[in-house]
Amino acid sequence: MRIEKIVVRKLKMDYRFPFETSFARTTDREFLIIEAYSEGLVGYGECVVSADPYYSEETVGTASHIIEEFLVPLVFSKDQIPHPDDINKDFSRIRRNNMAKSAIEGALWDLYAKKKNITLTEAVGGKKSKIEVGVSIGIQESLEELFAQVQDSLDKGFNKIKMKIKPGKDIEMLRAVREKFGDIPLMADANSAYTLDDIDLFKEMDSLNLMMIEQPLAHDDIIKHATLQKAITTPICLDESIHSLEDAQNAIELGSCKIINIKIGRVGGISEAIKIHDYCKEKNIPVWCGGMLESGVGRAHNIAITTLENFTIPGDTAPSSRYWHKDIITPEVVMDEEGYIHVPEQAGIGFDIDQEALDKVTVDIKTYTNK
Ligand SMILES: O=C(O)CCC(=O)c1ccccc1C(=O)O
Ligand SMILES: [Mg+2]
Repeated sequence: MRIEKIVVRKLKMDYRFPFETSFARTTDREFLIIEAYSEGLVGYGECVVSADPYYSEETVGTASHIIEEFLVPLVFSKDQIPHPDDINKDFSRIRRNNMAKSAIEGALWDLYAKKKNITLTEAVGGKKSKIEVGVSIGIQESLEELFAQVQDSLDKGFNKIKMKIKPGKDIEMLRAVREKFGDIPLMADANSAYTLDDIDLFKEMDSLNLMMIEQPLAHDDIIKHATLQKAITTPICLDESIHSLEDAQNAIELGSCKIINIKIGRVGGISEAIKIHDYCKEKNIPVWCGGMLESGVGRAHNIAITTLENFTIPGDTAPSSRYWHKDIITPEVVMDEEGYIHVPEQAGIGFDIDQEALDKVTVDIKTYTNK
C-alpha cells in the first residue's frame, strides 16, 4: 500500500470517574488519533500517550514531534508498504518512542486489513470469537468505596479484578477484599512504587493467593525483580519494564517474572506485540493485554491481539462505558454478563468511527499530504 495522507488529531476526553494509580490521579485524557489514507480507505490508530510523562517518558508533545518530524516522512518515503511488519522494521532506526511508532503502525494495520477485506483479528492471526475481560480499579479513598467498586465489577461479570496499590494502601486493602469477597480472581498493580526494602511486605502478600503482582519494582528494572521473584511464590507480572521482544527474553531468562502484560503502545506496535506473544508461548509464559484507558480505537486493536491463543489471562480491556460518557466508535465496546467481549466481524478494527463524537473531542488537527 502507498499512504497518500496522514491526519493527526489531538483529543481531550473526560473520564466518567477519576482514575488513581501510584504515580498520578487523572480526570481526563489527552492523546492522539491517527488516520492513514490510501485508495479511498482510512486506517485508524491510537497513540496511547498521556499529557504527562509519569507512566512512560512519552507525552502528547513528544509523540506529536516524533510523528511529524520522523515517522510521517519515513512512511511517505516508501512507494509501497507491502505489510505493516515492514514499517516496524523501518521504524527500528528511530530509538524508543514506542507509543508514537505504535500509533502510526496501528493505523497501517487497520488499513492493511481493510484493503484485504479481513478483520484485524484475522490479519494478526487470532482465532478466538470472544475474549475474557478484567477490570482495573484505581486506588480508592476508603475501604467502603473499594468494596463498592469490587462488588459492582463482580456484578457486571468481570473475570479478573485488578487493584491498584501504593505504599500505605496495599496489604490491608488487599486482605480486606480477599476476606470480604473470598476466592475471586484478584491481583494487584503497584506501578513501580516499591523497592527491595519492601521484600517482607511481598512475602506477606503470598498468603493472599493473588493471581499475580504487577510491576512492583522500578519501571526500568529486571534484575531486582528476579531477586524478588525468587523470594516470593506469587507470580510477578511485568508491565513498565518490557518494551521489546528482547526485554521479554531477558526478563524470562533471568526469572524476573512468570507473566507478561503486553501493551501494544509500550512495545512499539502490533508486530512487536505478536513477537512477544509468540516467544512467551514457546516459553510457557502466559500473557494478557494491558490497557492505557484507551478510546474505542485503541480498545479495538487490543481486542484483536487478545484473540491470539497465549492471551490466556483476562485483559484490562473493559467496555467503553467503564471509561467514557460517549466513545468515539460505533457501536461502543460492550461486555456480556459472563464478562466476555465478542470480537467484531467487520473488516479492519471492526467498528465505525462516530465522526460527530470524534469531532466533538478533537482539539487540534494536523494534515500531512504525500506529494
Ligand atoms: O483499564 C485500563 O485501561 C487499564 C488501566 C491501568 O491499569 C493503567 C492505566 C494507565 C496507565 C497504566 C496502567 C497500568 O496498567 O499500569
Ligand atoms: Mg500496570
